Amino acid sequence: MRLDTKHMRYLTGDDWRALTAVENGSKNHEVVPTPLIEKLSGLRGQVHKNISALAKVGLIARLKNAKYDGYRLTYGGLDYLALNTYRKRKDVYSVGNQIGVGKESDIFVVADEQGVQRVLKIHRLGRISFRTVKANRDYLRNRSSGSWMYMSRLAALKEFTFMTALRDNGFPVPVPLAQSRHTIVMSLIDAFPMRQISSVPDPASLYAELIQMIMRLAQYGLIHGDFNEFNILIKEDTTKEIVDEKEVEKLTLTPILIDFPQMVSIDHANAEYYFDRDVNCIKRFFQRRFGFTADEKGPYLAEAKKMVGRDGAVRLDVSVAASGFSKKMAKELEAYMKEVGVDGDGDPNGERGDEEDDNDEEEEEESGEEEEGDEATSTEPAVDSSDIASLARLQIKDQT
Ligand SMILES: Nc1ncnc2c1ncn2[C@@H]1O[C@H](COP(=O)(O)OP(=O)(O)OP(=O)(O)O)[C@@H](O)[C@H]1O
Repeated sequence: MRLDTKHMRYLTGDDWRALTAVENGSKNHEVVPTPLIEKLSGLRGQVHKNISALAKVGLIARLKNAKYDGYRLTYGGLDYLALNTYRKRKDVYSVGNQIGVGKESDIFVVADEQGVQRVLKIHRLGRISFRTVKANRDYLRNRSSGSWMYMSRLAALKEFTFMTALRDNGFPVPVPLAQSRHTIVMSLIDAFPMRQISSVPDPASLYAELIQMIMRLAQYGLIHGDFNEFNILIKEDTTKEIVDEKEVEKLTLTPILIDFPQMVSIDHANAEYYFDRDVNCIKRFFQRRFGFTADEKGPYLAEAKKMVGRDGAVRLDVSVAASGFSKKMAKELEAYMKEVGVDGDGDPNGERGDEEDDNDEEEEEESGEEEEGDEATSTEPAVDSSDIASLARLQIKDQT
């Protein structure tokens, strides 16, 4: 799903109040009754005008088949509320090109008032599941209709909390800048995903660095759970050195971890499965892509467990629970992801959002609910992001 921000500037203060009222009403109501929107917004009779303005541009949708007349927030509406929060806090000033369509997210380049580019990641859980795992529809139906919105919020909160904890402990991750609802804002990394890189000068040292990162995560009580070429960006830096009185350029490659949807505690019941999968993903990729095979077997979970707490490392699996992403939330998110069949990029049966258009329409058709208001369908780039990734030295594979 794309992000069409062009209606933002035409919304009045009262439209925003009505939209916020629908959001608040959906905490307890699957379909928010019109009188409740009126009450929560404090707008009285004239709220109908605001409601139709919002429905017209697809920020809320009318449900005709419900027992009573009412509205639900669309993903577009939730996007606008998050963007409005960022706008007010001055985290985001303009929205630019879409740079990624993940399985469960959309990624955009945005900019702050000074024109500094950042990344906005919008979590959209449920998009794949509705297309591929029909059997799970009942499970989702029985929950409040906001469940994918709620789960997407949890996913954003999880990502922001872990990114903050990892960053604070010196891990190479983007700088987490802001979080609202189902979205986060982070720094833009000028680098390509490892899956787009066809050769590197020294695969052995890059491999060693990645294995070291897996072990360092273990030191802090964590297993990534989805450690692979999609979730690692390779940053290139050149430095000048004097060798034999001549200046030579030295190339350093730094892996940056950008995504951790399945991060689990090293004490997780399936720790071994996740740990081995992380290690094997990297092994397989290095073998296939760079023709590199490590001499050593492993590492194995038993070795990783010995690392926990070494050199005074704090257990981040424990501390994140205290700093916003609770154990209950972790359980809810994990159960949902399992239920809808999401098991990371390493999942051979998994589909990626960039391989096919998403199919939200199909879900709505089959649900038998007729809704008014079109979803957003076009983007309006405000930021020129053509200079995002410019690598001089590495060979880059086609994006296909
Ligand atoms: N901070 C960032 N800086 C630069 N590019 C980024 C950043 N975050 C994400 N990207 C780009 O967007 C793409 C998708 O990002 P990410 O892996 O976070 O999304 P995702 O929905 O979790 O994807 P998937 O689940 O399919 O791996 C990345 O491959 C990368 O090219």
